[in-house]
Amino acid sequence: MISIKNLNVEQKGKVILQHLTGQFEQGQVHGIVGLNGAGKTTFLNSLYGFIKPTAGEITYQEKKLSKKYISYLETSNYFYAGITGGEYLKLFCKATEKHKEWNKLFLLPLNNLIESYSTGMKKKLALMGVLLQNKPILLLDEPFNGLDLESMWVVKRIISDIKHTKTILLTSHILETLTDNCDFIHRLEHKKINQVYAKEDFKQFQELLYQELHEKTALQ
Ligand SMILES: Nc1ncnc2c1ncn2[C@@H]1O[C@H](COP(=O)(O)OP(=O)(O)OP(=O)(O)O)[C@@H](O)[C@H]1O
Repeated sequence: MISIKNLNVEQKGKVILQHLTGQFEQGQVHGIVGLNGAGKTTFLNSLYGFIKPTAGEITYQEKKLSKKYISYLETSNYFYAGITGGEYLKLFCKATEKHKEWNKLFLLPLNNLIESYSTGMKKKLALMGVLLQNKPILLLDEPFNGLDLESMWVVKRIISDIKHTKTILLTSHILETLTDNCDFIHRLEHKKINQVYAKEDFKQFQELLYQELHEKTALQ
């Protein structure tokens, strides 16, 4: 389990997360939802260690969380120029058999240069890289962004196949991808996790969210 106590994070002197507390159990998929700028990416960056919190404690199995346990799919993916998809995957796992196995689902042209890939294909390649690392914690920042319906289905299947041995945190702006894939939805609001919804509360959460949005966007 990942346990977070009173996390404070600042960016250039601005407080982004404050007194954030939460628990993320293994074997569960945890969705993080929040408006643009709520701090979702900052939160994942802090877990991975890209950002040093100004206060608080992050533990995994009761020890300080280390990035050696984590693979992180960032919102934007960066690739070396002039390499093929297959060469990229070899950076994570030398065994090409493993690549081929995953690629039966993703169907990427692994012998082609990555610069010839579409946005969705690059996202799938990055995701394959994350999966090949075979770490116990997966941080997936907007993994469904840019994916077509079929690929979304594939990712959903993969998440559900591997989740029993992993702790998975993912962000998405598409509510259905959260309700379809997650066991819990953590709402990031007012700089902290303000509310946690279990699967049986998702419908109530959805109704509440739509009501709030309706009120917020009603003409004055
Ligand atoms: N490097 C940075 N320097 C200064 N401010 C930053 C930096 N990174 C993020 N922020 C600020 O932190 C806040 C949270 O940003 P973050 O990207 O974590 O939000 P988010 O919930 O992931 O947003 P989105 O849904 O738009 O991706 C924003 O106000 C943003 O401007």
